[in-house]
Amino acid sequence: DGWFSELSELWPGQSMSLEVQEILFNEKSKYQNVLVFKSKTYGNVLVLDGVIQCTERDEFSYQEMIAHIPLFCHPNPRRVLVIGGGDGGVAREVLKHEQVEKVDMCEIDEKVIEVSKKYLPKMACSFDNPRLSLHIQDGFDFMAKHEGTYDVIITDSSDPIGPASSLFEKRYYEFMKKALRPGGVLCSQGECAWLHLDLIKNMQEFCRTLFPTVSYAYTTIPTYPSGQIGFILCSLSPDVKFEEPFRVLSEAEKAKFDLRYYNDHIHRASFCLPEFARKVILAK
Ligand SMILES: NCCCN[C@H]1CC[C@H](NCCCN)CC1
Repeated sequence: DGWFSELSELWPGQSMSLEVQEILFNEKSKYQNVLVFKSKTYGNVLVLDGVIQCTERDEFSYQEMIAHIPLFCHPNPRRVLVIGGGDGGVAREVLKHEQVEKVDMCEIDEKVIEVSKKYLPKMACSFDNPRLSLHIQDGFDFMAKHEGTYDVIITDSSDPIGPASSLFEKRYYEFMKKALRPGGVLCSQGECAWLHLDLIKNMQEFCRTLFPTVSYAYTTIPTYPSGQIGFILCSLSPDVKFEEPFRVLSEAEKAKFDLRYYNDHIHRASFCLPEFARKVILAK
């Protein structure tokens, strides 16, 4: 067997490698190369255009944090939109919130959903949930037809190279702003301070021209470059304090959520940034 190494111009001079046990799928979709392999120690791994999207062993960190940070910051999230997220992990987490009446999910690449159902069953477990409505289409078009509809919008994207690059631009945030209801909250995959501090700074700056409350949090995750990934949080409400969860689960509720990463302590801690990042990202 061999090794898979994640090489990208987005993280020059470094590479994360995983030992491969078996290649399970490797084809070009309409948009990108889709690879799934069984790794020696991280379970099945989904790779798009050579970039690791998720592994069975550590996906819970990213999927729980990108979903529960915004959802626990909203008083009563009933309508949720997920842009991207074709592996199904984010939808799985969102649907744990019983007050969520409907999740719309816009994934542009049907092949990702297909391979996730087959090779990532613990992530793709919610596609038949009656509260989930799946749309194989571009998020911009979908949002243009759903103004003032969502309490929470989660953008579970790949990176600003290839099909997802437009999701890192101001125009996309203008579309999300229109699609939110009053008091709405959004959370987007926000890259890594060790690798993309300038991109994060630029995004925080244009978000501040659109939203009264903007913040940044991050989680630790072994298989993303530099071992962590961040989240950009915006709210239409000036009163939201993202770093303090608005709602905290009781012990009984916690049991039902079956969480392995998210809790209210890590929620608060995830907004604490090291000085090199804080002074750039949170500088007004
Ligand atoms: N549902 C999870 C898959 C999409 N999110 C991933 C976030 C990280 C990204 N590379 C990390 C880039 C370096 N910060 C790949 C997609």
